[in-house]
Amino acid sequence: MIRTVGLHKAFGPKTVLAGVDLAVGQGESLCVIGQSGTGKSILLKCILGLVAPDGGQVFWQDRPLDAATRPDFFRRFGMLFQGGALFDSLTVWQNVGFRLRQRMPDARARALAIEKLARVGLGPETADLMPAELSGGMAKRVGLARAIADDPEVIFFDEPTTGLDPIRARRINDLIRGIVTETGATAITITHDMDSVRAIGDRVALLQDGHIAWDGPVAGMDRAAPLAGFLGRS
Ligand SMILES: Nc1ncnc2c1ncn2[C@@H]1O[C@H](COP(=O)(O)OP(=O)(O)OP(=O)(O)O)[C@@H](O)[C@H]1O
Repeated sequence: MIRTVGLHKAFGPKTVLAGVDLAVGQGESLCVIGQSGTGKSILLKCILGLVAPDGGQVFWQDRPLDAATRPDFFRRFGMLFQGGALFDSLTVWQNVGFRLRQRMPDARARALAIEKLARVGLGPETADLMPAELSGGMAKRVGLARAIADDPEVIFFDEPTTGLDPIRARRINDLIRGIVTETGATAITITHDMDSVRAIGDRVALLQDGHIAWDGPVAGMDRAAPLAGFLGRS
């Protein structure tokens, strides 16, 4: 469904992506892991068109993602940003219903936003709170509700458990897995957190030295030699 072919990106003399070939199928949940600074965020930004690669191409449903196809893609994707990235001046329901409000009356957008808030375990009393009034875990849930508000076909999760304690992180991982399974959405998760990989992923890809150094099922990652260093084994 989404495929990168030979993605290349350098900043001055520093090559970050040196030919990244990666594919995620319809309804599949792929986690991309890698040490800090290996280029996971740059890869995500190249897929989203926020950073222009120096070479290579991104395909969505076998069509190149470019200026002509990206608007359609943008209507069909959702994203949970690292840290939530809620709009401070909007209430919780306005954040969740941000896209919905562009094409429906507020009353309907609010009702749908409250449905999505319920899906992530937040009651209607949270709808009129401001982001500053939320705990870190609640903000993450609101970000998740916003990511799924428009019933996306593809969802990107950028470091979904960053800043959460282990119990809250586990709840968010379980919530994400449940949502991905029940919606049948294609999911791409960028993470350092191997608990997230085990909970969320069907497949895992290791980004290292600008390439995908290993790519395989999550169930097989403990036996994969290239992952040994990353998993902290000798
Ligand atoms: N605009 C930029 N100009 C120069 N270098 C950049 C720029 N953006 C990213 N880089 C460099 O590209 C490399 C990859 O960055 P990236 O943020 O993708 O890493 P990451 O794997 O997501 O790291 P982390 O897990 O710490 O978020 C880093 O060395 C970073 O310094």
